[in-house]
Amino acid sequence: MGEKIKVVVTGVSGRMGQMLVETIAASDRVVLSGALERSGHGWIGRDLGVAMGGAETGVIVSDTAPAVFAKADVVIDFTVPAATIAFAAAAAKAGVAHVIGTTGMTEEEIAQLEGPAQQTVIVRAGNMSLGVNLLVQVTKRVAAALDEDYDIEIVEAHHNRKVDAPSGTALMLGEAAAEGRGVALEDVSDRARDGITGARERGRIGFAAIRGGDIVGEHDVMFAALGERITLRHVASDRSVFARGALKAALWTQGKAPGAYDMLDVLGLAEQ
Ligand SMILES: NC(=O)C1=CN([C@@H]2O[C@H](COP(=O)(O)OP(=O)(O)OC[C@H]3O[C@@H](n4cnc5c(N)ncnc54)[C@H](OP(=O)(O)O)[C@@H]3O)[C@@H](O)[C@H]2O)C=CC1
Ligand SMILES: O=C(O)C1=N[C@H](C(=O)O)C[C@H](O)C1
Repeated sequence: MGEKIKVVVTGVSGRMGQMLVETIAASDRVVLSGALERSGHGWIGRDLGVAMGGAETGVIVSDTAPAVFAKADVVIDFTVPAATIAFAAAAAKAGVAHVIGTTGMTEEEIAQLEGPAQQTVIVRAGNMSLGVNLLVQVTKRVAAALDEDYDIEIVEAHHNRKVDAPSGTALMLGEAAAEGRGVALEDVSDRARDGITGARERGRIGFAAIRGGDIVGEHDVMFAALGERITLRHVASDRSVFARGALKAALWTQGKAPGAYDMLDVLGLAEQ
């Protein structure tokens, strides 16, 4: 067994941050070398294990990315768009790979990752699970096989703390459906319906978002026509599926050339 890959987790007190810490602790291929939270957070300066309610780990939670990145091989980042952009610049400067799970980024924010991706490896995906990434490929193929007699609707459900809609996964599935149909998603997407909307327009791709309780993440892609309906569904029942995917991505980055990649690259599902 070679040396362990040194991983930093950002947003370490968050739902995904804590799940990542547990997943890293259970792995014999990676080690947690640093943990970041936003300035002013109550965990800054504390031992991470103790802050999480367990035993000491020797990792002190910090708000200073450059110093923490300097001692790492890869950063795993599930935070908020503004923080992710700042982390991308710092990771590129430090020469460490950056695995991004953060969703809700605008096109302008995504464009700000292009510079850092010229200097380091960036893997970004709205969903790190194998199942969803397979569903992306299947959605593209089904959309390519069916014509516009089949109305495409994407329905997602998440917990009541989620701040962005549609989910990153729903947008990935929408992009795949649009690509399968040979259209640009931005030209055909219907993201809000309220009041007298008029009848559904042929060829549109609709999105609907449900928020409630502790739902981890559920996505349906519906192809509805006269007399029949196909529904492709993914249900995540445990956040560990995203953390394991992120760890797989972190390991995959090692030795790769700088560039912008996604989970299809990591999982070997990208079409040539
Ligand atoms: N790609 C995927 O597979 C998945 C993606 N996600 C996405 O990951 C993101 C996080 O989700 P989740 O863990 O549920 O959200 P949480 O709100 O639980 O966690 C986000 C964490 O980031 C922290 N944070 C905010 N700003 C900074 C900063 N500048 N520096 C360091 N930390 C910061 C927050 O701190 P504070 O709360 O104090 O502000 C919080 O602890 C979301 O965009 C979500 O959609 C989630 C699951 C899977
Ligand atoms: O915020 C979440 O929780 C999740 N976010 C991702 C998304 O926006 O699709 C992935 C997963 O569904 C959980």
